[in-house]
Amino acid sequence: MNTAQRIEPFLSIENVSKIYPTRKGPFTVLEGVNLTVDEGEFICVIGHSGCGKSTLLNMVSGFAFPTHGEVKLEGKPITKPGPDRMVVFQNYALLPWRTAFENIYLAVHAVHPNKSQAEKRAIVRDSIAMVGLSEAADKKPPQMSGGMRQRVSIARALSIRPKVLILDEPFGALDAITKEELQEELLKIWSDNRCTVLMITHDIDEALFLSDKLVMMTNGPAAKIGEVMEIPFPRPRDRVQIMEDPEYYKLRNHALDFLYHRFAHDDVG
Ligand SMILES: Nc1ncnc2c1ncn2[C@@H]1O[C@H](COP(=O)(O)OP(=O)(O)OP(=O)(O)O)[C@@H](O)[C@H]1O
Repeated sequence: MNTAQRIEPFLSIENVSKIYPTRKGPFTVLEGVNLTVDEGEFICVIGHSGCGKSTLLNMVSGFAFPTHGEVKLEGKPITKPGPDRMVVFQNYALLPWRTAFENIYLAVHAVHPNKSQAEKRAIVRDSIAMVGLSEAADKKPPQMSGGMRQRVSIARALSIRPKVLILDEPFGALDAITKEELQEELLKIWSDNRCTVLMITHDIDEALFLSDKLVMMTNGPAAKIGEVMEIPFPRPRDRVQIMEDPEYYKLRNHALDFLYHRFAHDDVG
């Protein structure tokens, strides 16, 4: 093959296995995982609890490393966390004694220490406006609702302008209405910014509404990617419209069958 003609995928997970040493001996969480992601794609990852979804995305964020195989971004192996890959967690991970503005400012300052204070403040203001929280910029996390806290976490991640936004079950703790609002906002932010998104969810409807591809993982130990389902609905997406599409139920049933029949878990339905 002519190597000069080979085009590297934007993000690639190549034959990755992860083995944790435990007191009972080596524990293989993931085995032979392969995935390529195009720039700007929105990927959701679904699978039963404990199958290794966070472990997989931690190897993209650079908090964990494969035992075998490689994870590469733009052709370069990921060796550590970096501002090109920002993570949003379910529990927000905000400093409770700092305001929303300050929480985001600290992140911007950590990545751009040489920018002027005025520039950094402008970035923070833009990021807060992006998630519709300008009015609450001076509130501290304990004075905010869960939805507001998650908006701040998303704004903080986006303020760094990452190439890859990694979301680990970001809406899992929110009520249904707030969750739908934040899904809509996330889609808008993604279509305005076009960063690549990798998001763990337990919610098939959320994945069908948001993603271009749904990565379905088999059960652990030694979990792998069982199937990658393309989600073909045109964008911008309208929740009501896609739920009226018969294709929606075909895809939904396929994913449900994967999770609850083909790879049913002992402790779920
Ligand atoms: N540092 C570690 N040492 C040993 N085992 C670990 C370690 N981190 C995770 N595990 C185990 O690896 C498996 C996968 O964990 P992981 O958190 O990646 O799963 P998950 O699919 O994200 O789960 P959930 O949906 O419940 O968040 C679990 O059995 C977990 O106990």
